[in-house]
Amino acid sequence: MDIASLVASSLGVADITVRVGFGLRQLQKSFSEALEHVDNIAQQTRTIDFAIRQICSLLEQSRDTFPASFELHLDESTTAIGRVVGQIQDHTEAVKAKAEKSPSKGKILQLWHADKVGQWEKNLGVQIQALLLLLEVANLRSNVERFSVLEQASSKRLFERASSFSARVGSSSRAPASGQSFYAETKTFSFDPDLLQTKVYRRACESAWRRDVTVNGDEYDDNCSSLSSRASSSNHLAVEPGDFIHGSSAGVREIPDGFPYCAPTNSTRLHVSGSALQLVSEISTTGQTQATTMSSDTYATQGTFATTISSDSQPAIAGQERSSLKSIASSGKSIVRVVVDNVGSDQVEVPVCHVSEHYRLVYDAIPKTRDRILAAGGIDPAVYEGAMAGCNIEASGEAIHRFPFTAAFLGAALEKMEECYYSVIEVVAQFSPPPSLDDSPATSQTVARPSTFVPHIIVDGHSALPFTTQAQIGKGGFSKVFQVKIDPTLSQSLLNVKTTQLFAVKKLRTVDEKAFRRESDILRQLSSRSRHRHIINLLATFEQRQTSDMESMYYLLFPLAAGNLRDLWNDADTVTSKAVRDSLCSRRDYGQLARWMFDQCIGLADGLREIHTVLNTPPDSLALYHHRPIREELEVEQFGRHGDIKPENILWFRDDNESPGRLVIADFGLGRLHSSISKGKKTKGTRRKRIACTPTYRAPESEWSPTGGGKPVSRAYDVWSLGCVYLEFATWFLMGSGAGVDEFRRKRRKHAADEAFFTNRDGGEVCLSPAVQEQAQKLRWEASYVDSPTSEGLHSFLTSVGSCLEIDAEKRPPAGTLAAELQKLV
Ligand SMILES: Nc1ncnc2c1ncn2[C@@H]1O[C@H](COP(=O)(O)OP(=O)(O)OP(=O)(O)O)[C@@H](O)[C@H]1O
Repeated sequence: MDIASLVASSLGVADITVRVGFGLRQLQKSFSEALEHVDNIAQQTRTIDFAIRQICSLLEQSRDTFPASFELHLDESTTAIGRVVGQIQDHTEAVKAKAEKSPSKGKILQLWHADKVGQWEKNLGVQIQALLLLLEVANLRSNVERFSVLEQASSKRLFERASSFSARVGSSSRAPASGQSFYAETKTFSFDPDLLQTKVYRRACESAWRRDVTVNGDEYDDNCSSLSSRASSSNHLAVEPGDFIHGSSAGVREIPDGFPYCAPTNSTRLHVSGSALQLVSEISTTGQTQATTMSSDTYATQGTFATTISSDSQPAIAGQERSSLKSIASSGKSIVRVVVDNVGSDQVEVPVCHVSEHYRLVYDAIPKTRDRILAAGGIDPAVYEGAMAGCNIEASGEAIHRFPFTAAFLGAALEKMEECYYSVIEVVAQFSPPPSLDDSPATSQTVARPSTFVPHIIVDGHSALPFTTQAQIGKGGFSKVFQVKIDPTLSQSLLNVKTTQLFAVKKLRTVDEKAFRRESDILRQLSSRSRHRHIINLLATFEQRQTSDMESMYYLLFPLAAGNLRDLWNDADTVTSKAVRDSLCSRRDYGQLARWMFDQCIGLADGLREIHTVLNTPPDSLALYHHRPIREELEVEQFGRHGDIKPENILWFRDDNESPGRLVIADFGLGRLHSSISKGKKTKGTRRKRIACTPTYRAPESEWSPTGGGKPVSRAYDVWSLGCVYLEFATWFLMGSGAGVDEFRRKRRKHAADEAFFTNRDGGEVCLSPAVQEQAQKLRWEASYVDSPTSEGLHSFLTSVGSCLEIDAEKRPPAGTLAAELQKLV
């Protein structure tokens, strides 16, 4: 790679952007996506820093021979720089495109980003210079000559600047021991107050803080001297009871949230007393010293703390797997950084580098580590009620495999470290308050859940998916559904289900990530609230990266249903259990079956209410899950909706053999972003043009409005579709499948080719299909032959169905009102 051209292209980026730097922190929230971009870039630069460190330390270690890995590291750095430059360019382009889309915010956005990009370029420039110097050094004939250049004051200054840059953007590498390399001699903390808001920068600050404390602590502050000796011994936490750690920073005025990313004041101390951690910030104003103390309680519930655990022991390697791990370790990529973003619910994917094939090894010990983290934070693991939220395991700033974090992960990573596969594990843990049960909207259909974890598992093209397919059980326009058995590791450690259990996997036909997110996001959002008995439960998602291109195949894992509502209507005779067959097929006990039908209809309406009340704002967990949230799409509408309610998308679960089972709303493929889809755009990767929804159950406003033209899909649209399903349900109940449901469909076809429940009069006006009016009358007549009180219940039910099938969308009841109305039936 031609460094000079990289420098040139990096400077070229500078010209594109206008640089005006001023405080726009209040816009921080709305621009969080952009920050993610910056964070991604920051991740890359750690590779450069790592390589430079390695080179320096290799040169120190072998003064007489030219280390073979020198060139490798140089290559790595060069590639990383190229990647960063590319990312900055992509980033700038993306910002420009966004600014064009939203002219009002655009200018500010562009300026703000220009400022950020400017900072990156400046820092990157230093890295490039450092690397150029190293390239020069590499070309010298002997190490004696090389050292004469490296020892020059100007070289040292350059590396010091690169080093301070590394403190700004973070490093996952272990710093060489004090005195081993000038590169490690960072003595002060200096934090950029603006950048301090970004996740990676905060981590970086924390990392820098920790490095100084653990490696150069004795040079830094008298009180730290005891630390440095302890920190270098294996598996030792950086801080111990009685320790004081001092940091200083100029020009930062306020205390940001989340220790230890603090150090905004002239002096910040971490005091460890007994088993409690205490942050003391001293703010010096007009000669007076003001002390702000964060108590260990605050710390335990909201704070963050960090530990560095390092192992210098030699590995005891056995077996092929271990030796392959060892070779990973010796390849210079053995440093793994473990970041626990939250000790909350088991929530977020875990990126792992270079350990993808070994994830089983790393699965089992999470509780141990969780306890260890909690104990280090002065919290009794036995009484702490918060769950673990997230974890990243990274090596060299790169992530090729992601795992959902369960406590097992961290623990096993620690074990690996003890076996010396990883030489350093840095742990940053943040504690969230234990979940309050009062927060969850408890309805009869929801159950409180301590954990809302929906893992997203990425496997590369070479690796097998963690399930074995048994048979195809369903097919939709956009997917195939298979019955599967899942890998025992996954079922035990991750999903907490029986290994013998069967599941359904929905394989999307599309490779479009947005289509995947459209379906999984709304399900994740629903999961993060409460688990509804009548909404499908997403257990996990899988992404299989193709080796040939950048695309992925997507899979969604669900509990296995007995069939869908249409199957239930058609195939009730095939149901094996006598009790179910009696109630479903011969319909001898109308009262019992009617009660079941009403219960299910109430549940479905309540499920729809739940979907409709999901705000289109991703929870924090989603923000963590997605590196790049699809903001444009999230702005489309404020509330969630389904968009394709029909019998095929209502699944039938037989919870036990005695009851007819439970109906559950599924298939959120058209959920939430429906209005953008209904414009009929062909999205990348889809094989056929997506239609708005199944035509039969579509609401009249989809093709008509008083002002002409189709209205966007609203929540009332779903209520119409549900009304159609209810009417068919009542038809099946009173008249059976063939003579009832099928006949009703044939009659609708006479008025609308797509068997819709509405039709167009000659004048073009939309009205209820005459077949529907006739069917409603017929059902009332049939219902009057049923024993009381079922008969009255059925009449009331048909009245509620009528309210759903109002042509005017505004007259239809909201799903919650409908559920409450139906509740009166039972
Ligand atoms: N969890 C499950 N258990 C059993 N069968 C299922 C499950 N999920 C889906 N199916 C079956 O697969 C069929 C297709 O699934 P789904 O409707 O989710 O796919 P789709 O491609 O989104 O379909 P559509 O064309 O309606 O958009 C369902 O009608 C159902 O019969």
